[in-house]
Amino acid sequence: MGLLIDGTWHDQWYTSENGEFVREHAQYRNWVTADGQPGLSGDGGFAAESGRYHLFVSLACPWAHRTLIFRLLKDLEKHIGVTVVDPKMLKHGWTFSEVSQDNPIANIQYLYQLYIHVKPDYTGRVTVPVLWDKQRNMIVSNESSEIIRMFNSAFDAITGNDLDFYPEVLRNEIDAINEVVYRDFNNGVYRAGFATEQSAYEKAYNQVFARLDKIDNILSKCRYLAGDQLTEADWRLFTTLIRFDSVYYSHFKLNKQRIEDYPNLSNYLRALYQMPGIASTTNFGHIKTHYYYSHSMINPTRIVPKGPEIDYTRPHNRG
Ligand SMILES: N[C@@H](CCC(=O)N[C@@H](CS)C(=O)NCC(=O)O)C(=O)O
Repeated sequence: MGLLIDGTWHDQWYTSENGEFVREHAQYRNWVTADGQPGLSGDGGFAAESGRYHLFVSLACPWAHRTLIFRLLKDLEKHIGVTVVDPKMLKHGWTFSEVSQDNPIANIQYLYQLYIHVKPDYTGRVTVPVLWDKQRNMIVSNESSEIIRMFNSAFDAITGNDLDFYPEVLRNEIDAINEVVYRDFNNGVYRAGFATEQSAYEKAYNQVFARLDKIDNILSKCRYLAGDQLTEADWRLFTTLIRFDSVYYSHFKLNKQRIEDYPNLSNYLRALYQMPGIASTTNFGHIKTHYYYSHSMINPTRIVPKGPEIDYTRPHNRG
């Protein structure tokens, strides 16, 4: 695990402020749009086209998982290729274990090489997901929350799929849910797991479980987070929920209770998992191997636990 400083790779763990993990902002923020006009940030010139864009993901990563789910839900699999990195993120960071024919750049072994291909003096962390433009040979975006918005609508004319997970009328509500779910849960689990001081860990732990209690309560009254309709907010929650009992509960010391122990959340999680295709985007082998093996600072023996044995395909009560 490491980062690039002026284009040179350094193998180094996260730095923290008062024992608190602080996530770096993504640096590539261009948008693919239907007609190539600029999006909410960055430059224009990234028109939606079949076969032009490629995703680099880790199947372990909850942020990358969002993009795979949207690629599936929006019928983009034929139009956007994928390269999956090795689950073990070791001293060179994310690594390509096999040479994939789909990989748009020949002969690269490490994800950081893609970052310096675009910007030889890049400084920052090298993260997945990455949305790559094969035509212009550059990174469009490395921010998952924006990649899923692009996937939600930019390619609709190509795919004919106009399912909308960010509908105009629910946008304010979805944005408000995303903000607190990101702060307390999606990123909260990392703030607990990567804390290097007791107080930072306990603060994050309390936030995680307070948020889970609130969400479980919402789900006792509503089918989905924003009401009756399945939205982006649910998928953003899902990718952290599905990793919780296998990894965050033990590896990140979030052991107050499991998602399985929440009456509404556990059923909701199974309902989402059982939606067509979603199980195929979820790889518990990569998830467990990545966290337990790569974070030797947290788990120096690198032993990957065998359990838990949870059957996410068993029935749920969510209609
Ligand atoms: N803001 C980014 C965060 C992505 C991110 O942090 N990905 C993790 C994997 S789960 C990563 O690649 N970490 C490598 C590192 O920080 O060195 C997004 O949501 O796309």
